[in-house]
Amino acid sequence: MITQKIAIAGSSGRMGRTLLEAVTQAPDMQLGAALERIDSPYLNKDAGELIGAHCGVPIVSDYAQALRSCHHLIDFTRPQGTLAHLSVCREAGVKMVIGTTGFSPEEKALLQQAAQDIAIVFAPNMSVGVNVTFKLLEIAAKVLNEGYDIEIIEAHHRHKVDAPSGTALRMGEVIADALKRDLSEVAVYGREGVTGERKPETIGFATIRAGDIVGDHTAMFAGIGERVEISHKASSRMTFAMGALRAVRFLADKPNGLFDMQDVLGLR
Ligand SMILES: NC(=O)C1=CN([C@@H]2O[C@H](COP(=O)(O)OP(=O)(O)OC[C@H]3O[C@@H](n4cnc5c(N)ncnc54)[C@H](OP(=O)(O)O)[C@@H]3O)[C@@H](O)[C@H]2O)C=CC1
Ligand SMILES: O=C(O)C1=N[C@H](C(=O)O)C[C@H](O)C1
Repeated sequence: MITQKIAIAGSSGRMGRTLLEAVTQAPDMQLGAALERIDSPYLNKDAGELIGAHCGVPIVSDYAQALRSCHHLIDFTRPQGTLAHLSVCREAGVKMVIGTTGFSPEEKALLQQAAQDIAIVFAPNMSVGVNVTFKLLEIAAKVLNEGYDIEIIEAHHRHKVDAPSGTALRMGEVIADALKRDLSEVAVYGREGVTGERKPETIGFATIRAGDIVGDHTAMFAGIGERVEISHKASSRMTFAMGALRAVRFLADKPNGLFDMQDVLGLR
């Protein structure tokens, strides 16, 4: 078995800690580096302290230095951070698994460019369940293509900084593509005041931020006399981390290219 050496960006974050647990428990992976920002209070501490188990890997902030000895960087941080790490990975020939959400279209184009040189899996949701849900939405949208109003509702914990979630936006894209609509033309992000009647072709988004909700997503197709709701609810971040590990294994023999979890799971 070839052991993949993994670096984790934002290792003290919610996903960073979950990834530390997942990587240190994986039989085919070794934690090569745990990274944080230069002003992090966790610098130079043993990364294991973040998950209650010594692991002998210190938390460091020099990405270029740390990545020299790693095969992959798993990055669940913020767009600004991920894009800075992308340049370092491209330079060092290190593959990336990117779970960060909230990128602009221009920023996403930078990932595409870097993928000419390195292999990248980039997905707004790494859980198997959500990726199967995307397929279900495609089927539903193709059949419920007239007379059904489409609304996407997502709920997340109080600390989430971007809205709608990356997953909700991807749900919208999947549905819009199936209906041959352009999401940027038909999306309605929240409603307030006298909005007028709903336009039939629109896809609405509603966002809830509350407590410790890990991640709930529902796509509603509401017609006259019936409605279909397709929902996914995550109750543990480990589901995302396990998906990220599957992405690492998928990238092992890929020299370059931009992939998502549909590729990893063979759902394309
Ligand atoms: N694709 C998927 O399956 C999933 C995606 N996500 C996405 O992952 C991202 C992280 O989520 P979560 O773990 O909850 O967030 P947290 O805020 O808990 O953690 C983010 C981590 O990234 C670090 N960070 C933030 N900005 C930068 C930067 N500019 N440069 C370097 N490091 C930075 C933070 O450091 P500091 O504390 O110093 O700011 C922190 O360690 C979000 O975009 C979220 O939407 C989340 C779950 C699943
Ligand atoms: O920030 C989170 O927590 C999550 N973010 C992702 C998103 O924006 O879709 C995925 C998951 O729902 C958790």
